[in-house]
Amino acid sequence: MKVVLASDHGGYELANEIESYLQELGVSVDYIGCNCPDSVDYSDYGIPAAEKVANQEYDRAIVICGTGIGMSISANKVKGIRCALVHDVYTARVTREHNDSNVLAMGARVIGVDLAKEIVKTWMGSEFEGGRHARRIEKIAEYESKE
Ligand SMILES: O=C(CO)[C@H](O)[C@H](O)[C@H](O)COP(=O)(O)O
Repeated sequence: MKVVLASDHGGYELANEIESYLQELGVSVDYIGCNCPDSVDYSDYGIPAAEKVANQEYDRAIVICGTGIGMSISANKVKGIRCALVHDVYTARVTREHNDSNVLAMGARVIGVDLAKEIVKTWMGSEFEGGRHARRIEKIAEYESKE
């Protein structure tokens, strides 16, 4: 499993923690910025991270900004991306099981480091259930393919 990690300035410190945590878990992770806590635009990092998943360079992405909202909106503009904005462990699991989410967005101004790590661990370790859920995401893909 290869993960690409991105953040804006609002998510910079948490992204550093999550990068180390993923390495502890034995996950291959590449951080693509931002590279310092100076103000940047989340879309400059969230869109490239999502594109790297859409083009299969990476299996999944984790994107972090202040609220997670800017990153999730940006990532979900990329065709084939199902980005879930998650701030609790329950939805971390269910978005993998039901939505087959391939990008996880979190807000560093919303949750603390320990909960973010729990969310990452749960999201990384949960599997898509398929079945009725596959039908539902196929309908989203069909809609995308009309654009
Ligand atoms: O997109 C966001 C808000 O929905 C993110 O939280 C950004 O990190 C935030 O907008 C950045 O705000 P700042 O005042 O420029 O630090």
